[in-house]
Amino acid sequence: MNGVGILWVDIDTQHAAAARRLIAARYPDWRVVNSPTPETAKAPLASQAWDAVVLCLKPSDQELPGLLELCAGRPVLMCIDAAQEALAARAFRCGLGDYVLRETDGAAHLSELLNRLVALVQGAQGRGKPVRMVDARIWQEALTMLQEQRSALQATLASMSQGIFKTGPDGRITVYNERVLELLNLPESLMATRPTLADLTRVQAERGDFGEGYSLVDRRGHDYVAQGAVASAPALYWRTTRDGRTFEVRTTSLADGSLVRTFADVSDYVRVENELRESEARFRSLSDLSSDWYWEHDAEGRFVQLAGDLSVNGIPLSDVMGRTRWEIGALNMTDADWAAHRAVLAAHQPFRDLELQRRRADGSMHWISVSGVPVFDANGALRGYRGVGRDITERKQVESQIERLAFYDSLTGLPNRRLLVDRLQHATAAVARSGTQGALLFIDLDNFKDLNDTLGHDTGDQLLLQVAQRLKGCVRESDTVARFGGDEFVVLVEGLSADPAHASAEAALVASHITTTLGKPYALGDASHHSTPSIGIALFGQQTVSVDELLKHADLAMYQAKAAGRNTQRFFDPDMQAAVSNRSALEADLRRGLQEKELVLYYQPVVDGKGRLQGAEALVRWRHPRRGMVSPAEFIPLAEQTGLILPLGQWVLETACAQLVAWSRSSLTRQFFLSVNVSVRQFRQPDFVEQVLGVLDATGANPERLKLELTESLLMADVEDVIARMEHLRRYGVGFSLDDFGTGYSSLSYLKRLPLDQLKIDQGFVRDLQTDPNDAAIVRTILALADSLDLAVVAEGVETTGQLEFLQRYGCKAFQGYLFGRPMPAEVLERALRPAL
Ligand SMILES: Nc1nc2c(ncn2[C@@H]2O[C@H](COP(=O)(O)O[C@H]3[C@@H](O)[C@H](n4cnc5c(=O)[nH]c(N)nc54)O[C@@H]3COP(=O)(O)O)[C@@H](O)[C@H]2O)c(=O)[nH]1
Repeated sequence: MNGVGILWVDIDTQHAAAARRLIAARYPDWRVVNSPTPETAKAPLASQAWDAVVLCLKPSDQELPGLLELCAGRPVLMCIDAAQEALAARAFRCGLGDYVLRETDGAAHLSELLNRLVALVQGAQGRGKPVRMVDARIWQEALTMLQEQRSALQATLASMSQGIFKTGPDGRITVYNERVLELLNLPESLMATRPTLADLTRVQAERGDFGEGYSLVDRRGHDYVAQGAVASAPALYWRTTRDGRTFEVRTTSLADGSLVRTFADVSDYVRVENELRESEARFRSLSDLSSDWYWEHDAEGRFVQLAGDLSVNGIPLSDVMGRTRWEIGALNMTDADWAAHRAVLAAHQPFRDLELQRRRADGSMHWISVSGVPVFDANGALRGYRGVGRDITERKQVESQIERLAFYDSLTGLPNRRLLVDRLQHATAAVARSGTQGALLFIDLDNFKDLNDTLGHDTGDQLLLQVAQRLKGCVRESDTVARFGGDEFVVLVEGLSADPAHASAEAALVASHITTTLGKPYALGDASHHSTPSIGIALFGQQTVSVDELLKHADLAMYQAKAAGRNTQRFFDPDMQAAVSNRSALEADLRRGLQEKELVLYYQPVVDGKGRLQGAEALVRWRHPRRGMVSPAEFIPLAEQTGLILPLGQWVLETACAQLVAWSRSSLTRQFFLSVNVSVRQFRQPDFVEQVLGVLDATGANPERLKLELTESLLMADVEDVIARMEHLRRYGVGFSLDDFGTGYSSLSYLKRLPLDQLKIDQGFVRDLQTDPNDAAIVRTILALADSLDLAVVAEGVETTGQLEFLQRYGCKAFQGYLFGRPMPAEVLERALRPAL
């Protein structure tokens, strides 16, 4: 290549001189003209032919087109800084010339520059690769495109959340974004030096970015980083910064030996993943430890996932997966229940504590409780449900046990008061709606207390159990039989006729059936027992009566049945209410009267056939401050029901004994006996014997002058105990008289064994003995019986001489009645007797 002319435009005179020296050494015949600036180059360019122009300048993007225009289509070789490479390389690769990168220090690149210059000149001269001459217009277009692409690239890089850099084939970083500087905490100045990956790694290692022993780089990237990033990079590794952030480092190697590396801050992802892992671990350990299980079903309700302890279910997994809950079924769920549950699912609502009862494969029953929440996908569409299940069999058993205890009587298993009240509330509402009527039957067993007290609670319980069974058999399945406690039962009958009269008849029929059924003998152990019920009936229908009132009405009616002689039934009527109100007022009044010492004892004479006084019966009276003298017929039954008979009886006994002592002081009255009435309740007191003996002891009364009058009802139960007590007192001289004889139930075999002194013929037989042959026959029989048993007889209620003569004719020797004297105060009795004596 001879006579080649080169125009060398170079602002750096030393660089230009070095180039000249190199060219002179290799191509001594080349003509090289230096021009320090584009301005000074204009003249030689315009006036001379040049084989090539070398531009060693740092033109701005805007200056370049003008500069190339100046070259006027001559081959151009640019020697440029690396920072301008992107611009120049793009343009020159379009065939517009060539370029070399200039070393920042030194002139090592000049040799390469000269090689390329030779190639360029040869190409231009037709020897070698053809070189298109630089055309300013094409250059401008390329430049514009290049600038647009560069702007787009810069915008893209700037907007990336990832950090990115790219190396050239020489391993130096040529492209990077702000984000990578931020993530790796690298200064811009470092990047300006076009560092290699090894340079960057060294800087970071020196700062301790990779941790002790590169511990902050995961095993995939560990060796690569530890060896200074000189080997080929793994495609992916993670590293952690000292402040705890995690980067995902991805490297893509390109064909020309360059590579692209991205840095993504995955700290949030790692944190969430860790939390998720921890939460899953927690969930796993909880579900492993607990008896609960986890489930998922799809949008159609088909089970797709089950985990945890499913053993309690007792249903094989294969029977569950792919099926819906309602296909599996539950014993406690009706079609309506399932429809309600499916409506909740269709509305995408959460549900809690859906309780299902199922039968296990082994036949045992179990309960589960299920709760669930809907699961949606990113678009808000239902993916299905997930939730937990729990075995609640034990809880259900406890609940039903509690319910049994709370609502059922533990002895008979019948509903108790609480449950009856609840059912009664429903019943009153139901009859009001339907226009029908209902009835409440309050049932009390007659003399149950006596049985209980005498034969013991176990026997009492046996009777109650049998009564409960019989009652259930007396009513329909839909009616309710409840036990109210003690010997009280209540039957609730619904669906009676709308017509009150008809409804009453229906209720009466039920009551009669109950009376008959309960009146049949009971087998209690070896013995046969007889019991009767007293039944109070209250009807309910359209009138608004509260449940409490209804119960009170039936209770009152039951008391009426008792008062009417027991073993019978009574309907409630409003007059009863008034009677009861009076009764409770009387009770309070009597309690007060006892305290205020308003009670007094009267004495009714008992005489022999010649009218001579033998003794008297003590009869209590109540000297009421407002009502005057109140008859015991009015308050004794009340005192018996309320228990007031106990203090009252004690007072009577004490007063009577005191009277005996008083009479003992006079020869006129010393031989008198005194009869004292003793109620069943009083006699049944466990310490009755001790009480009597205590009073005798305290007063000093002669026991042989004291006669205790007992009634036949005492003999209905535990006669052995009665006999024992009587014999005990008799050993002290106390006498016994059987009052109202003939009116009750007296077994002759017992009568024979009782340590009695006398029988008292009830005044009911005496009253009509002259007109009623039956009564006359009874009186005669009693007298004959007493004679055969060697018992004395006192006839009560003798009002006429006719009665007296009849009684005397058949052997009666003692008499009591208005014919001889009414009950009177002791002093009146004594005064009245004095003239006769
Ligand atoms: N447990 C106790 N009971 C007692 C006591 N005091 C009385 N009573 C009982 O009260 C009932 C009524 O007694 P009362 O009104 O005193 O009537 C007695 C007599 O007054 C009456 N009587 C006597 N003679 C005649 C007569 O000729 N005609 C007539 N119409 N009535 C007459 O009979 C009653 C005596 O009854 P009884 O006791 O059965 O002998 C009564 O049941 C009393 O028992 C007490 O302290 N404790």
